[in-house]
Amino acid sequence: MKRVIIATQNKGKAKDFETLLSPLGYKVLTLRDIAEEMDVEETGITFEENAIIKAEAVAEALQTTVIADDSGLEIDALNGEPGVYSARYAGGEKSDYANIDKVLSKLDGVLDEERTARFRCVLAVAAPGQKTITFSGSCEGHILHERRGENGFGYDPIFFVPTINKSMAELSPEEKAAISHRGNALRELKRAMPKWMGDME
Ligand SMILES: O=c1nc[nH]c2c1ncn2[C@H]1C[C@H](O)[C@@H](COP(=O)(O)OP(=O)(O)OP(=O)(O)O)O1
Ligand SMILES: [Mg+2]
Repeated sequence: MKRVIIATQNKGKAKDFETLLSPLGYKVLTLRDIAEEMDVEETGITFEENAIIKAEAVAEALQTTVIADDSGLEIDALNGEPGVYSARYAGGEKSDYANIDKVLSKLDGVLDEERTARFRCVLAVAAPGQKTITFSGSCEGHILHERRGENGFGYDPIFFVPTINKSMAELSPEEKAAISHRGNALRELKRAMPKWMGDME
């Protein structure tokens, strides 16, 4: 089986990549499988910078090709917050639960039509001694007033997808893969690298 290394510690992302890549015959390996101690500091101020930082550090350490994902939620009424700070928005240890609570309280009193938001994802492909390349994807929606659905991870329970009329956490893994920022970025990657991901939908 073909293998692809995703330079992430995030279990939710890993599942998303498995849904996207296993139908194409790829086994997904993450840092949790092969280099659990690696935690790269995200010092960039854009998704692109952070994706490149993570991909290059891990490609160098493992001396092989890897894909890194930097992603997050941009909320218009909060001037694009939490953005690149999505993972640690509430401060302290990373907590999806606390992050959602912070978003909901900051949006308290903000009307439905002003709760527009999008998920963004930048993927960086790095290989030792080669120029790193990036691909991006987004997914438009708005922020609900309370959590809805049990699937997914991160901000999925409060992100409403108008085209499907469900929250991201109410979608099956396959439904999410078909419309998500991560799916869209990976489809861009496939278009640019058809040999590597030749049979990807
Ligand atoms: O599909 C998604 N559904 C819901 N939430 C999402 C999604 N995609 C990103 N997010 C949120 C989660 C986290 O708060 C942040 C990513 O932060 P980000 O630094 O890229 O990932 P991370 O630190 O969890 O793992 P890692 O850096 O090891 O890949 O955006
Ligand atoms: Mg991170």
